[in-house]
This record gives sequence, C-alpha cells and structure tokens, in this order.
Amino acid sequence: MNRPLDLPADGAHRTSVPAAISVRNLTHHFERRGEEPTLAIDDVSLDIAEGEFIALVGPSGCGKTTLLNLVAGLVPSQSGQITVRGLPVTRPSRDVGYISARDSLLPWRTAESNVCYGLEVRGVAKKERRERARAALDQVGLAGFEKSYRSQLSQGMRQRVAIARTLATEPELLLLDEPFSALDQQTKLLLENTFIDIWEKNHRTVLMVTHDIEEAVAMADRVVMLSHRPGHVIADIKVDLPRPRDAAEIRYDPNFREITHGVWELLRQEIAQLHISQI
Ligand SMILES: Nc1ncnc2c1ncn2[C@@H]1O[C@H](COP(=O)(O)OP(=O)(O)OP(=O)(O)O)[C@@H](O)[C@H]1O
Repeated sequence: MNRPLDLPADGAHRTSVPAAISVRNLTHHFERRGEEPTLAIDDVSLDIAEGEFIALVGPSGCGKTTLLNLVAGLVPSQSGQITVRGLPVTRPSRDVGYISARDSLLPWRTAESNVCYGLEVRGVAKKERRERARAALDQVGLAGFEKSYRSQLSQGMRQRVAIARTLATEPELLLLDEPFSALDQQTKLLLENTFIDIWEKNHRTVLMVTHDIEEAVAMADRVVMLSHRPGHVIADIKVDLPRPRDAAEIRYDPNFREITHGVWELLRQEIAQLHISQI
C-alpha cells in the first residue's frame, strides 16, 4: 500500500507561509520526588501554518497533552523553542483558545452567561458581550438555550457551550485536547460536523489532540503522529480530502479509508515496538 506520508517525518513542515505555531527541538521532562525524571517528549519540531488544522495522535502517554500545554504556555518550556506567530511562548495568551474534554462550565451561570465570562474578563462591554455570546451559541446550534443552566443541558450541549465560550473570544489559535472524547458516537459526529463547519468558515489555526484516528483524518489537514514516550514526531501525514467535509459522509470516501488505514498501520507498529522494548 502507498502510505500517504508525503511530508518529512522530522516534523519540520517546509512552507513559504510563516508558521502560526513553530516548535523547535522541544524536550520536556517531569521531575518526580525520589524517582528518575520522566522524559515526556524528546526533540519535537513542528510547524503549523496560519489557518491549518492539525490533529496530533500517538500511543497513550506519549506526550500529546504535554506538547499542547507547552504550546498553550500552561507548562513552562525547559529546552527548545516554541513561537506563536513569531513570538516566544512564555505564558498563556488571550489569543489562544483551549478546549478540553471536560466542559468546565460554571453551574450557577446560564449558557449565555458562561459564554459571556471570557468576554467579561477581557473587559468587553455588556451589550457587545451579549451579542457575541448569542452569536456564538447560535453558531454551535444552541439558539433558544441561552437561559439554560448546565444541569439542564445534555453532555453534548454542554460541550457546545464550552466551544461557544471559546469561539466568542475570537482566538487566533485553537488548542483542543480530545474535545469530543466524552461524547457518545452520534453526538460526537454531530459536534465534529459543527466544528468543521465553523472552521471552514473562519479558518483559525487548530492543533487538536485526539485518540480517534477516524476523527483525526475526517477533520484535519495533516495528522502528526508522535512515537511512544518519550514522544517525537514519527510521521506527518497530509490529509488530501476535499472540503467542505461532512464528518460522517467523508468516511465513505475510498481515500479516507486508505489514509486512515495508513495511520492505523503506523500506530500499530509503534505500539508493537513499545511492547517489544518492554520485554
Ligand atoms: N504533571 C506530571 N508529572 C509527572 N509526570 C507527568 C505529568 N504530566 C504528564 N506526565 C507524564 O508524561 C508522560 C506524557 O503524558 P501526557 O499526558 O502528555 O501523554 P498523552 O499522550 O497526552 O497521554 P494520553 O493519550 O493517555 O492522554 C506520561 O508518562 C505521564 O505520566
């Protein structure tokens, strides 16, 4: 089978467009009291162009979330460089939105008020806050639920509110940590589609961690795979599928199946190597 690996595996995606996110020779370890430090990622380099949608995959524990948190500025970097739009990352930035698997909505606030929260923090005037919150809720298909509290919303609706809350702040960059993993299959597909629709309209730069290979291929422009821990980039796979995409329909495309199969094969080999190295 022709593997769709037409980009360099060192992660340095060569392009003339300036990188929205640039990671160079990033290495990170966690100190553990009384034990050897854990080397989580090792010499990772990765360029993400403005407006690109990248899915980051790899075996469990390979350092995907660590890499995301380093790019978000939530974890200080120890070795190597990370720049966002040419500026070194030293702390979390308001231009960067972060969505995780857990919705983290404030239960005493309505959906609208939750979406307004990020705008309040940014000092946006009340009238504009309300307008932007309503527009964002409308975008994620929640018009009519503005006054609902978290307890009155399904898991999928809560995650929609969380996405709206981030979108309302209009971040230049979106970092997603398994954003749909806590949802049932049907809700997941619907929400993937909502997100693809929004992304195809605004083309924000996206870096999304996922365990779901089909989700990665259905949504992203490139799938970047990390090795088992310590994670380094072992493949950078271009997803040459047409847009606009429908997360459900695209799964019937023969090219989707070929790319997904290629990614699975690589992941399978990587996991097999991990088991051999542990024997
Ligand atoms: N705060 C921490 N302290 C110590 N070790 C940590 C810490 N955070 C992560 N690690 C270790 O770093 C490695 C990478 O963890 P990370 O959560 O980034 O992996 P992951 O690829 O996102 O995992 P998964 O796919 O299972 O969510 C793991 O071995 C983990 O135990």
